Amino acid sequence: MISFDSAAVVAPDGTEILRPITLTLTEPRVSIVGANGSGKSTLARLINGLIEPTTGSVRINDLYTVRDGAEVRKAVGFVFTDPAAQLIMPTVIEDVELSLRRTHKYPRDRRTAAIAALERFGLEALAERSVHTLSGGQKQLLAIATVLSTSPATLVADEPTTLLDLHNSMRIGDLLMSLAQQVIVVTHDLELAARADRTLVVADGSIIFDGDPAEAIAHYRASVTQ
Ligand SMILES: Nc1ncnc2c1ncn2[C@@H]1O[C@H](COP(=O)(O)OP(=O)(O)OP(=O)(O)O)[C@@H](O)[C@H]1O
Repeated sequence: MISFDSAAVVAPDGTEILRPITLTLTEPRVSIVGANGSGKSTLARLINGLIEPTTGSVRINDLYTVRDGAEVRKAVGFVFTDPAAQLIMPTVIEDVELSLRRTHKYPRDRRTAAIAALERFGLEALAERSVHTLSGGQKQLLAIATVLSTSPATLVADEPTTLLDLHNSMRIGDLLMSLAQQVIVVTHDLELAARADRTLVVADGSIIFDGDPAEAIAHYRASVTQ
């Protein structure tokens, strides 16, 4: 369960990036939509402590993102729009192994777990490839496989399909919707957003609609055409 209690983010220059938000997210799939610069990424980053609230608090069950940062980051995996931001090792398998270094102490166990993570997403044939040679879709799948290899309870994905073609965005969308984890997805892909259980519409640092995805998207469309 993710809880925001009057959580607000103010930039160092005093700009209000996110106005105080109080809500609880228990649904398996939550989508977040809204215009560029409305505050979606800031909201998503609050969930795993990448951004700390200036006032108020954010909790994952009993863990506070500020007080319990390390535990929160174990519980909440984060997938970035551009997988290059999180794929840093020379080869595919080394990248997965890097994320397993805390949970698997011995190199042999790490290798076994990394191979299993790649197999789960049909990436095992790419294990020894340089991450730079992968296609955009393969990179995004690998980024998700890497994050999920540590078994976080919650996955936050910030525009995970933005750089992908139709086939790959459908593939990533299907994957996100089929995971056992709670998934919070920030997206401009309204078809993907519509597949959630609950949708938040963000505008100018506030949540202007919170509820049924179809109604939320209609509200978002109406707010754009006004
Ligand atoms: N450190 C900062 N100082 C000042 N303004 C900031 C800072 N960080 C973010 N902002 C501003 O806060 C607003 C919200 O940014 P955020 O990245 O959350 O938007 P977003 O809805 O995810 O946008 P997009 O869809 O374009 O990714 C933007 O106007 C951004 O420029």
